[in-house]
Amino acid sequence: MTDDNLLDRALIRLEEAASHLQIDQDVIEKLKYPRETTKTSLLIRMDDGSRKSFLAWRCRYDDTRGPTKGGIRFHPDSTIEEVETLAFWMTFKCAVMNLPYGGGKGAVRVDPRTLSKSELERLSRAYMQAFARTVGPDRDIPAPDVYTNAMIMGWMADEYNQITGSVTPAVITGKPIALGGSLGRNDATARGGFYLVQHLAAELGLSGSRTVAIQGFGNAGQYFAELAAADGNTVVAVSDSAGAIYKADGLDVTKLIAGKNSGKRVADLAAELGATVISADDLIAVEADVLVPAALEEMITVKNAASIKAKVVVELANGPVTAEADKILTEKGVVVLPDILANAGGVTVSYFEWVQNRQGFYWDLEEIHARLKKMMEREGRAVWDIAQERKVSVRSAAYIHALGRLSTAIEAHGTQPYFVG
Ligand SMILES: NC(=O)c1ccc[n+]([C@@H]2O[C@H](COP(=O)([O-])OP(=O)(O)OC[C@H]3O[C@@H](n4cnc5c(N)ncnc54)[C@H](O)[C@@H]3O)[C@@H](O)[C@H]2O)c1
Repeated sequence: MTDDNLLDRALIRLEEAASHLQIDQDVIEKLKYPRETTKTSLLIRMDDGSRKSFLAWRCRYDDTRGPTKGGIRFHPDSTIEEVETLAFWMTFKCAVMNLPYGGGKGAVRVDPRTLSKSELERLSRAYMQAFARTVGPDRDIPAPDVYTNAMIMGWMADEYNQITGSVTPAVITGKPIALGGSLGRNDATARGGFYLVQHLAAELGLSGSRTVAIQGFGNAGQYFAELAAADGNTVVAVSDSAGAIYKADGLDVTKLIAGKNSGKRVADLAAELGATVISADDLIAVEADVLVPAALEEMITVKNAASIKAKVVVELANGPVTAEADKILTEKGVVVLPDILANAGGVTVSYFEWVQNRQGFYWDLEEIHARLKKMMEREGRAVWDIAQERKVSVRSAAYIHALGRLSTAIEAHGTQPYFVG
């Protein structure tokens, strides 16, 4: 995460997709750089009266297809490169799903676990004060990401409303239901990935009950475990930042989630669940049909990709597999359902939230699930078909699918910069 070349490495995927399409070089040039990234320092009062500052960013990577959309991450290792790379991925994710959005992302370099609740609220409000002119329901729409949640989105929405003297719920998504949040947002990322796997199960050789290993047991990982177990699959291994546990005949997911929610780490639950403690690194090498990276970027690299035994990798995390590791997995015949498709359920339900906020009419959970399923299946099928027709990986197909939409939109904007330049 701290490597300066994360964006350069992400752009390899853009160049690769472009090589399959007849695209104007200007389009590629435009997509290689963010439209704008704002950096600031948030100075907040700590509970003991001292003052402390935290670096913060907001990137609007590309807004050709609509207002920029992307989460805000609170993490001690966040960097500008990470923010811009995540915003680049959001640009492609929104295009894959045909959402009327461009891509954005934000972050604060902070370990939120070291802050009290009131310090966290002051920091969240300070973020919105700093970026109130960057965001907006028709400009840039944030959402939660790693170590941010509905409560933080609620504080930020409230701050925006105070600054603008309006009530504008559509400025931010992933809000508490009481403030205009959507039903079904909590598990949307996992559910979208789950619908995708179900839809392509036959093509992926996954008919019948499957075994699943999940790296990262936070929001995305826990909900995926729950959905997979409820569907008759066996969750054999899970990990968090402190370690991993394995049980060949399946972990009790309900107990696991309850234990995690009580503040324990997964390794602390091994005895209670009759599981074996393994190292976090060993999780990706366990015997399982499906491996679900749901932690952070670049966890599967040249160093460990060869050890993967799963048939299918479902990228709920953003960028968990490096380009070099991708090649190894392709050679091994492992199918990777890529992040910009597999974890797009989150931004899709965020889009539903924004639509509901703007129309002032709210859908029930059934309608949210039905709409999400339809969109995951429609775009998942389109991507799968491109992969088969062009004999490329599913990741390349997803980029080709997105880049086709982006280039059509960029070209449709015309050549205005040529005249003003
Ligand atoms: N939540 C969403 O709606 C959403 C949407 C799209 C993509 N994502 C992506 O999914 C990933 C996870 O997001 P989340 O919202 O679930 O975050 P989260 O903070 O709820 O969970 C992250 C989990 O990863 C674990 N982790 C950290 N380092 C690890 C390591 N080295 N090994 C194993 N586990 C490790 C943490 O302990 C935590 O359990 C991120 O890449 C995020 O960008 C999330």
